[in-house]
Amino acid sequence: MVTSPRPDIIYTKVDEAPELASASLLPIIQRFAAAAGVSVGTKDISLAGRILATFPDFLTEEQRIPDDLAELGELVKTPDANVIKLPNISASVPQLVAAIRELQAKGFALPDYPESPATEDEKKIRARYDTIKGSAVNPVLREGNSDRRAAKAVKAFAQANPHRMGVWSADSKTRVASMSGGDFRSNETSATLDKESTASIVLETANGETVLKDGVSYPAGTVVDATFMSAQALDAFLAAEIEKTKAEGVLFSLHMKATMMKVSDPIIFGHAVKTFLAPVFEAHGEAMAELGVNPNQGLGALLDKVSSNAGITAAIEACMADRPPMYMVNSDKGITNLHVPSDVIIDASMPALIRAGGKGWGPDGKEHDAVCVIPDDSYAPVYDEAINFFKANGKLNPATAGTVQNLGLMAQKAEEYGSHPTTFEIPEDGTVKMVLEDGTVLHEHRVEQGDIWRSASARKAPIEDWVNLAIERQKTTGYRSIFWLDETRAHDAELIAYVKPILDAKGVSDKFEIMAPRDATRASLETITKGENTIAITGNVLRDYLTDLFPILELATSAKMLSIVKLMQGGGLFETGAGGSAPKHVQQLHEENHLRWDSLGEFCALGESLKFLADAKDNARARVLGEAVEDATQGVLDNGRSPSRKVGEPDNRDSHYWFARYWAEALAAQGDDAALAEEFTPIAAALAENETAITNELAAPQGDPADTGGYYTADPAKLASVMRPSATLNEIIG
Ligand SMILES: NC(=O)C1=CN([C@@H]2O[C@H](COP(=O)(O)OP(=O)(O)OC[C@H]3O[C@@H](n4cnc5c(N)ncnc54)[C@H](OP(=O)(O)O)[C@@H]3O)[C@@H](O)[C@H]2O)C=CC1
Ligand SMILES: O=C(O)CCC(=O)C(=O)O
Ligand SMILES: [Mg+2]
Repeated sequence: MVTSPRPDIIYTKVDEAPELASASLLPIIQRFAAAAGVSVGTKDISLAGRILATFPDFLTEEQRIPDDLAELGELVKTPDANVIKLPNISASVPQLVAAIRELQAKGFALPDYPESPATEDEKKIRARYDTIKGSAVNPVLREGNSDRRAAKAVKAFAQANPHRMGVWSADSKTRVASMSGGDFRSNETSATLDKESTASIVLETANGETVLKDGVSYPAGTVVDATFMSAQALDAFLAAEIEKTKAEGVLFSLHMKATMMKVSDPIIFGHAVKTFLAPVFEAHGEAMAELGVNPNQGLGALLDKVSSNAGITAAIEACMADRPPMYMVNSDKGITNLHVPSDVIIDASMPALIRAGGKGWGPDGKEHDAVCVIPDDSYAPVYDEAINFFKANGKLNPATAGTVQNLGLMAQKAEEYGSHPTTFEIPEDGTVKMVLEDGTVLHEHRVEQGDIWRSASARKAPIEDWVNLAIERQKTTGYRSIFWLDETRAHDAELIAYVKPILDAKGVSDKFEIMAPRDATRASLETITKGENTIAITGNVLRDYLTDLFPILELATSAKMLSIVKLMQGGGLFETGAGGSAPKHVQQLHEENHLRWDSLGEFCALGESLKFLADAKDNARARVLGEAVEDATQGVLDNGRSPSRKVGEPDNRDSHYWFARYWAEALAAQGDDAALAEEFTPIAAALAENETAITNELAAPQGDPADTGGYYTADPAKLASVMRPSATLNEIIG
């Protein structure tokens, strides 16, 4: 067998809008890179690809595909990694089930997703599917800490062309509601291990001891936390907030991260569904269970399951009529906040609401104030404080606002985002103990049935790397630098015990502040309001939340962010933007053949990846290509070539034409590499001469429905015909 050498750069195959965009952009990238002898290959980390790679035994020989994620997971632990990572779906159960159905309909004999596995076989299949569920890709690839910021050109562009911001009024009724006790924040205990150890997690009850998890192992210096959310406290809180929301006459909304927190958050979401429909569950609970209802999968799946039972559907209608109106995902289609656990994802949803002046869409298709329920109080204060700030000071002005950069502790499954293997819904009242190999009981909690107990950890090497990255960034920029750590929270206190000595040892303690998330939010908003800049040095969850929140306020979207993961073994992972895969954009393309996805994140990542290749492999031509990418990106911004949101106006494909043109022009104009200049001079000329033909050909198909041959997996020929409709451009690109 001949194995081809690994490509210089790996570009990931993903899902939804970014994958549609890749069908148009990647051929351009591959053509331009090839001219400089740089190879760009692909690896499939899409949801559909992950499913097929996990079930080879159900597929024919021809249908089988390799496990690209496993391969990439190894690659990122080597200095050779140079990966451009686009956003991919982190699937909730309804999305996973839909993807399986689509693949089955295409002739892949995959097993159904066993919703309530009974036999051993079903349990095994369920366990295999569960490895694909939720955020199954990012934690595998993120072997480094996170550096997210707006490139200078991008920030300057946003200041010169400020986007529309919703108006905040001082009497807005919008507010954040979170628990005042019984939540993860208040039950947390934390300890730093002085030596390496394995640990087991056991539940002791009146009926004996159950091992929940055995053999977890931690290197010396790991910060290990444990905590739980009380189910009773959660239900009481949700019931009270539903009543209060109704009295306040605003929308009820719930903001969770059911994708990355794939074990805990769907359960919390299920509590909200059950509490919202409490009278229905009281009257018809047994019948609903018999119909296979699982509230954790949302109201959408619930309504499907009970659709044939008129008694239950009538009870649901009556109950909903008596509840506060719900914040809607799609009011035209009647899709509520509680329909699908992954429709409303806190990092994107809260900033969108804050940017809109505290407004969400109601069932009447109009904007209203909303109560934003975020049960756990660990990070809710960030949004609460932001809302208070804008109520008091009015909306942010993107024309004059400074920027908040982020350095996030992320490597090696840091903190809550790595906690799903050690998260449990407690089956019976008792005591959970986390016991080290020498018998030490590290953590101990009294729990009740239904409580959600979890342990999270952060390792020493990533923590030290993160503090050092912060020191470097502060030195390079001189910006106000804040560690978002709360000395009164157990986990944060352990981190502070790492941070302070390192800052002291390096003699830079006076350059850094340490503040609890609420205070840091206020300080950061005050700083950027003055037009100054700040660095938010945060844990993993706030990395995620803040790199949507501030970009959405400053730049209108997090899609334009530079998002670099400095892999701890020396490689580079270049994420594109800080947002997701924009399902709404796919819907628009399918309905009216307009793709509003902005590939600026891809452009920025490509430039960084080429420059990294130049440095790592001493590849001068890669540097020329990378510098030309920066010129091209600047060209797209300066000349307003980003996609429009509206059908009939230039879209994603048009912006790629301009990117290719500016890239070719920059390569033709540069003097560092004569051969490249010579090769790209005629290409640049052809792209310019044929501008009218190309832009007309790109615009022509807009308005009619587009068929890409599938949602989770496209038909390559159909996809190419939709995304590359200009024969003239295709001919020039070759
Ligand atoms: N790195 C990753 O792999 C990530 C993956 N995800 C996954 O993405 C999916 C959707 O997540 P969701 O929370 O809805 O967030 P998204 O970021 O996908 O969408 C929120 C909104 O942001 C805007 N947006 C995002 N990216 C772009 C872009 N490139 N160009 C223009 N607008 C953009 C769109 O606004 P508008 O509709 O107004 O145009 C979009 O509807 C989920 O499956 C989630 O798990 C989420 C975050 C990161
Ligand atoms: O992995 C995911 O599910 C989402 C990741 C995310 O939101 C982020 O990194 O900003
Ligand atoms: Mg995010």
